[in-house]
Amino acid sequence: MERGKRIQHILMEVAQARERVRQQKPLIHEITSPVTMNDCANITLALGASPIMAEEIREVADVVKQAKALLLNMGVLKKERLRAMYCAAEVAIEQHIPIVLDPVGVGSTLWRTTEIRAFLQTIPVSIIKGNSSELYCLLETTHAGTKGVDAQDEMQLEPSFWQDGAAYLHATLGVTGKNDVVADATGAIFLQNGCATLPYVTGTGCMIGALAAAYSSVATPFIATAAAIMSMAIVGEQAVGCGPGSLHATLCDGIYSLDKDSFFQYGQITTPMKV
Ligand SMILES: Nc1ncnc2c1ncn2[C@@H]1O[C@H](COP(=O)(O)OP(=O)(O)OP(=O)(O)O)[C@@H](O)[C@H]1O
Ligand SMILES: Cc1ncsc1CCO
Repeated sequence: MERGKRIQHILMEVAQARERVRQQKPLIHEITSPVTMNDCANITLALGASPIMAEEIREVADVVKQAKALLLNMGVLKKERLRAMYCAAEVAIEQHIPIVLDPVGVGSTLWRTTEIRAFLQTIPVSIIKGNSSELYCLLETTHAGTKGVDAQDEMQLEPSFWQDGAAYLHATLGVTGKNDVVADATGAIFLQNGCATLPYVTGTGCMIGALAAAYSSVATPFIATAAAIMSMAIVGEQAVGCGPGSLHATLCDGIYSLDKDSFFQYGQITTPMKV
């Protein structure tokens, strides 16, 4: 498809996904870190979906059976929660519902890196959403490279690197940072919205994961990932001038008000000349 037409087509599908979430109010099962559990629940509600947070191993299977998508956020990872994630993921696979993985902080310690890599070798996920340091770590062989949970200096990697990475991991990748990228095995796009204050609010990436899970219940993994990143980045851009505290609240208000026209009006997508 010609590049301009492809971008219009993506914007149209993203806009449709936004409408569908409002109409269908899908139930989304989210297992997240305690740092951002409340943020993920609220942003899911603001989008128009319905979150349920459950991580007790004796009930996760029953919760997944009712859900339309599963979010697994590996922040503050611990053994018990990881066991619950395996259990939830196995049921999600049986139920044919999409799994979104947020490998928070992968690369920061050997234990976390080993566990997250092992998880990905066992569980097929639809979407992996992470900052550029986290996703780079999943595609290299050493575990060093991520400091804490935030992206390090912006990585200028070719889109073909992420496209090959998506093929290798058998998932759509949502790579966030100053320049956001969405890639699957067939291609990659750049998303150019955002604001420099977003990294000063913890959990903006985690909330993108929650949005991706909600969108994935009504759209393809590629469109769901693009919709999630664009939603957060457009709303962040419109909140320019806010400090971190007011930005946090404004993001939730912005997602609530975001409608299909916002994507056509403000969405900045580019496609590489050659992937
Ligand atoms: N320097 C920047 N300029 C503009 N937008 C940015 C910048 N850095 C990040 N963003 C935006 O912030 C959002 C979150 O991305 P980021 O990579 O900071 O997530 P994260 O590190 O996973 O967050 P967290 O771990 O706190 O949940 C994205 O929408 C991205 O576009
Ligand atoms: C700060 C922090 N530490 C573990 S998870 C988390 C939230 C951002 O991912």
